[in-house]
Amino acid sequence: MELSFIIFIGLTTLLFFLFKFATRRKPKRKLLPEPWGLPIIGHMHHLIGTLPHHGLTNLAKKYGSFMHLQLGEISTIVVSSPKLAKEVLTNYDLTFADRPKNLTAEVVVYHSTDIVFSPYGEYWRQLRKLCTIELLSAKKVKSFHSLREEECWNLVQDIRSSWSGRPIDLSHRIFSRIALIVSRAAFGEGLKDPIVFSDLMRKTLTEMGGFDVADIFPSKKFIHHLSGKRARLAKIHKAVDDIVNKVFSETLKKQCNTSHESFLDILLRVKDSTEFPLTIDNIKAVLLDVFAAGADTSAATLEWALSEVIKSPRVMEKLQTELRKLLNGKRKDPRGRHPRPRLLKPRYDIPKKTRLIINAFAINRDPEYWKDPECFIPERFENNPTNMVGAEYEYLPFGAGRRMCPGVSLGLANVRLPLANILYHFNWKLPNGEKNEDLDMSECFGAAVHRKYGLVLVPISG
Ligand code: HEM
Repeated sequence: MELSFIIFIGLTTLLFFLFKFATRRKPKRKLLPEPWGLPIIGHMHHLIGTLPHHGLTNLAKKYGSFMHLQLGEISTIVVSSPKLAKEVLTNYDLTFADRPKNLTAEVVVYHSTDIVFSPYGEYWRQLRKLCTIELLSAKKVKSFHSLREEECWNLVQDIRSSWSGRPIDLSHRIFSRIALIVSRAAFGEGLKDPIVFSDLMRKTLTEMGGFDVADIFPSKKFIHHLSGKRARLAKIHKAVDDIVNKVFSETLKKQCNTSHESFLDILLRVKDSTEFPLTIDNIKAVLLDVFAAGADTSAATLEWALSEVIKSPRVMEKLQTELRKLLNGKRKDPRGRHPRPRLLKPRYDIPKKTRLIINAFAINRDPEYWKDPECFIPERFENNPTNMVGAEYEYLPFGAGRRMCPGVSLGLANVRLPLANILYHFNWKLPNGEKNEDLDMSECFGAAVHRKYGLVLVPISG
């Protein structure tokens, strides 16, 4: 985004001065507060050089928790308070349940026929129903338990085998292991290199960020080509499609074991049913969601949860003592909690074509609802029945309303077990004698927010 964007801004600013006196527009009636804007790019320059969720949060501090932004061609409303999020997501959920067109989803995700990007309507409803009764049902999530245990055990062995007092890149190990767990749930044993596939999905998610030139000028097709985005996306799509085609042909040759159905087995089984007729491309799109929406989010949540725990020796010691007392030599699935949300996917429309962004990052830190919002205090959830949607919408790690995440149970299960294993079996310290409290928490942006620098730590005996 950066270089092409800076050139683009330079050109538009120049154009602005050239056309400033030639074209005079009548001032528009501003219905909502907004920052000062430039012609063509609107308010986009306010988000340059900052991560979008921080940029939007800073703007909200100045212009309020209900503000308007013109991002290129896109008129956008940004909601940054629990109260307004509740209002919008309960009273106007239907109005906002649609998704805007997204170039990445169009090119990579089979013309947006997945769950995340399909428009609100019958097809989307059918996919959500399929999630509820088949793919992401409690029974199905439970059926993956032994798979999760096996992969967690492999993760522990993997860390043990590299146990030499030297630092290890825990982020890399977490991402690989979550990719394996998700790959086995999605494709059975069919995907030969889950890490490569997962990397492709990560690239896709980075392209999906939604704030680069091609995204804010959806109607200007030449920009999609000039910026190189369309070509990049086509390349990713080809690589993804080749891999998925191989898995499909292998799977179709085999007799499916119905007691251990993967998501692919299930989708092939229901493909021709009259209730859920799906094309092969529809199935591929849904499986990409499982990776894109299911793996990256879980891995990022796990990575941030661990970062917070490690940065706070008090919490780490408390958690480890609890875990070790509770498990007493056994391996089980204890709970961990501190998901790391960001911006919920844009939805539309009031007035027509206006997008809505719920800034969950700002909402989950609203000082009116949270004491010391920037501090990691897991005890704030003790004896407090805050659900995955806070009663006042002050806690939205999985979104809310019709478009809320359908993978909550699977996501939590995929985060909790590895987190517990990593903390149960090992103690952790920072390399080079650095204090745990000094752990760098810089972020970088994709569809999920990741650590900017990998979590490099030294495992010590637990
Ligand atoms: C800790 C892990 C996870 C987190 C934090 C998370 C979070 C979210 C969030 C914030 C949304 C957007 C809701 C909105 O736009 O209002 C979402 C949507 C979605 N998530 Fe998750 N998710 C996780 C795991 C999963 C898993 C494991 C799956 C499936 C295998 C999944 C599938 C989806 C899908 C398909 C959507 C789009 C729903 C729709 O548009 O109808 N997620 N998730």
